[in-house]
Amino acid sequence: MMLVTGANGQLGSELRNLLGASAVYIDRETLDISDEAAVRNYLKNNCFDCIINCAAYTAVDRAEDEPVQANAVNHLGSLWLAKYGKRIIHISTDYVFDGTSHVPYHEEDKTNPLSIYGKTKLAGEKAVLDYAETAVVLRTAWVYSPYGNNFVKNILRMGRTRESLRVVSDQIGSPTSAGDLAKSIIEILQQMKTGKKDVYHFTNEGVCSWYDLAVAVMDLAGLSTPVIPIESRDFPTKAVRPFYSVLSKRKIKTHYGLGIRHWREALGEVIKKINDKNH
Ligand SMILES: NC(=O)C1=CN([C@@H]2O[C@H](COP(=O)(O)OP(=O)(O)OC[C@H]3O[C@@H](n4cnc5c(N)ncnc54)[C@H](OP(=O)(O)O)[C@@H]3O)[C@@H](O)[C@H]2O)C=CC1
Ligand SMILES: Cc1cn([C@H]2C[C@H](O)[C@@H](COP(=O)(O)OP(=O)(O)O[C@H]3O[C@@H](C)C(=O)[C@@H](O)[C@H]3O)O2)c(=O)[nH]c1=O
Repeated sequence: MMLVTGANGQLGSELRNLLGASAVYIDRETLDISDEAAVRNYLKNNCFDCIINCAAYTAVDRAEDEPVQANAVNHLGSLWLAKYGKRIIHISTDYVFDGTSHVPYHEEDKTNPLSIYGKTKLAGEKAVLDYAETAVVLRTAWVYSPYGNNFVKNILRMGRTRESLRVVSDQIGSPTSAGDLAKSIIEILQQMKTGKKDVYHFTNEGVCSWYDLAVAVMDLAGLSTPVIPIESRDFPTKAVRPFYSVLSKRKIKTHYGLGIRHWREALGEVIKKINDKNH
């Protein structure tokens, strides 16, 4: 039996769709992962083959004002799960990199997070690798889905209500469907080797800017709201984001034999699901 934390979030919801009755799904109400005693007791009383840790503090800008809270979840929560759970798939982020590269980041490349969110996620990765007996740390990026809060849903909403949108075109990355990410996790689960601890990257194929992504969202949703490309300095945010955070997927494709589709194909499918849900 698997344990999925953060079960009501984007990735947790997609995992529930795929894993069904073969996992137990918990959110903060059942178990606050930042509470060491609660995690220890819960994992002492319930035995799981593997924990898939999708719980996280993901509000990137708010984390700048709440570093303690973000650290409690992203760093310490991950540590407790790894320490008391032993076998874990832990999700991390492209924001552990500073974005100064011009070629896709490999797993062993130097990290240098620019934001509190990125720093606390990096601390979580390290804790998982230190404390778990068996671990896969899976970094991903720019995740969206029909569930929860994400850039794609925000852009869709704004596209329907505003006359035009302004979106940064100087931050480059790879959008990732939470559903495709969930499928890659199932593949990893089936092949995980006891006693091994390793880091992998997974996103959908292809690269784009947030502006390109917003344009694609409008296009695929059949909306004609103009999207205006702007520079990051014209869209000030509390947290600094990397200008370039493309992740190389060579390792996960080689080790796990994954086939990964282009972000635009995945996006079309998700936008259709979001529209079907709204009608
Ligand atoms: N979203 C993205 O673009 C990206 C996400 N990631 C990583 O992928 C993983 C999944 O992200 P995603 O599904 O988008 O995240 P979501 O924000 O959609 O879901 C996270 C879930 O974690 C729960 N949670 C927060 N704090 C706690 C806590 N103390 N104890 C238990 N549960 C808690 C939240 O519950 P509540 O709603 O009650 O707060 C929420 O349901 C995370 O590790 C994230 O860092 C990586 C790259 C990109
Ligand atoms: C909504 C909006 C955002 N932006 C900019 C702000 C920012 O620089 C960029 C991305 O916007 P967001 O703040 O929605 O996305 P952000 O919260 O930074 O997304 C990140 O979330 C965390 C959890 C991750 O791990 C990352 O991989 C990444 O997905 O787009 C615009 O230019 N115009 C807009 O209308």
